[in-house]
Amino acid sequence: MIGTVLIGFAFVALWLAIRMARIGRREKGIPPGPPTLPVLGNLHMFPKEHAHLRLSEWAKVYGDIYSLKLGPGTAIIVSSAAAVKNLLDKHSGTTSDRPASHMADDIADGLNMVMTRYSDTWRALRKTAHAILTPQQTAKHLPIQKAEAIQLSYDILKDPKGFFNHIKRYSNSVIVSVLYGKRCPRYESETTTAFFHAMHLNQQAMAIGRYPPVDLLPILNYVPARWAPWKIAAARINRLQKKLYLGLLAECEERVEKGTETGCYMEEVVRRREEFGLTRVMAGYVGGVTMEGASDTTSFFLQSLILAFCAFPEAQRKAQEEIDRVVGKDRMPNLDDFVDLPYIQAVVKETHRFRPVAPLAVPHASIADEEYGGYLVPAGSTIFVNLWGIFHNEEFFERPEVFEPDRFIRSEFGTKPGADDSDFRHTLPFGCGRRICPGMNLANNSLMLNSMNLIWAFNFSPAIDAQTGQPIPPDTTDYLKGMLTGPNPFQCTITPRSEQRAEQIEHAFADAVHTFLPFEQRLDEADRAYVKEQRAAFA
Ligand code: HEM
Repeated sequence: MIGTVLIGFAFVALWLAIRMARIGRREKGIPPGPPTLPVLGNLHMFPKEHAHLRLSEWAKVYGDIYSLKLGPGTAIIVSSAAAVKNLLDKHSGTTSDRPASHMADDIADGLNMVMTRYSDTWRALRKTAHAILTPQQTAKHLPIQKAEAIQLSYDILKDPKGFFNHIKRYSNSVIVSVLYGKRCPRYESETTTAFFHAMHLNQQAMAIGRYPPVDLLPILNYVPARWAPWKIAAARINRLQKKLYLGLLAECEERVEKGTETGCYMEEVVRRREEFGLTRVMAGYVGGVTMEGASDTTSFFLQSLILAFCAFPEAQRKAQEEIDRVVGKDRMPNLDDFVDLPYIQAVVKETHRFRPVAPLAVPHASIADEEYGGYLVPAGSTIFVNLWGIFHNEEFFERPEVFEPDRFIRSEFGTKPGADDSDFRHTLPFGCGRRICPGMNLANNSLMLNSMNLIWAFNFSPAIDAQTGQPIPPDTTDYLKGMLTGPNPFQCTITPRSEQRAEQIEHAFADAVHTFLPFEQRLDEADRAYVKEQRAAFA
């Protein structure tokens, strides 16, 4: 009897050992990739920081589609426009899921549209975002976007050293204004501070390696909250987000009820909440997550543009020459000018290429087996869209580490002669398939308006070392860690291009007051005092 039990145990142990040994091993038919270790697969080598750089190095070895085994799971890395088109755009019905993220779900009750699985909840959130972010709806908000862009130039004129935070304020105030009908006139405004605080904690909590990998070891979910620091962090961020997002929603609800609407996006969401199939908390998160999606992205782009101008003065010179020729010095640029500024259009495209804000987009996941390039992409794979690898591939882009807008003058997608660019599209920096960025119309208006204003108004050059008197060479590789990335704060010399241009910015800012006023009805005391003092200067 004992012998039979022992033999039984031996068989079970052997079976378990065989199963364990298979974990981490690359299955037959899936794309190639770096050698694996038992159980871990490639987990031990997955980069914790700036993952796009290492993933792009591996793309040179293993091709435009390769795999990494992350324990029992599979990650597929897609590094060509052709693979994005064929796997993610054309088959978006099966490749638009997101990988499971317990942390994201705990933080936002599973209601963060960016991270939500491909589900009815996501569909309801996404449908709402689509309805409010159409080109027509977005056009309605141009006046406040334009006025905020003028304030950005004004803020930089008055305080060039603080340009980094002025840009952050701009991007946050635009989205808070269009969503909630209330602006943030200074970086220290309560909404801006509360928002960036919660966002910063969120980014920290989501960083790879910060907390134990609950998604790989779901058993960790059973650890009681008092011994699980990740649960404590998630609960704290959840409280902060709800306070902010539902508080801002409540202001819109009140206006809708009293008939004192401002015409902002979230008032429409309040009115049509049932039609969109949203609970009140879902409506709060539509607004909050749209604010998250809009704030860092826009500011990272503009900060990268300034850094590129410091490092590549020839591009700046050509852009200034063009805007002087087309717009002249007697007025600030308008959105309508953009179509007549091919070099500045190329500057915007080159900034997206040179330093994509989301170098790996946001990871997708597959819900059914797919096939690409003769390889199997198994259901349940995480799919990394390697935008960095696509835009820095030397087979397509000459000297990819050089900021050279002219490449987009020479060819539509900036690719080198002979390269087949038939699978490229200009919206690639905004992702793909059904998950493509729903905010790109609003984003594009911000990028166009501010690129033109900054080029028209200022000279950007490297900061001068106070001790040596020499320029400090800009470091175009010193970037933040994270899914979204922009330059770490850097010093830069910013001067107005002429006294006349400085005066025009002041006049434009004074004129913008009429556009600002409807968005300043609910400012708190401190913001009111700030605005009053700021305007006293030109009263
Ligand atoms: C420079 C500006 C921007 C860039 C480069 C950018 C880029 C991206 C990328 C790459 C994605 C992931 C797409 C994918 O998974 O394939 C994304 C998603 C998203 N973006 Fe943007 N974005 C920008 C601005 C904005 C703005 C202004 C908003 C809001 C008004 C916004 C809201 C969102 C949302 C809500 C998602 C999640 C969509 C979903 O998962 O269904 N983004 N964005």
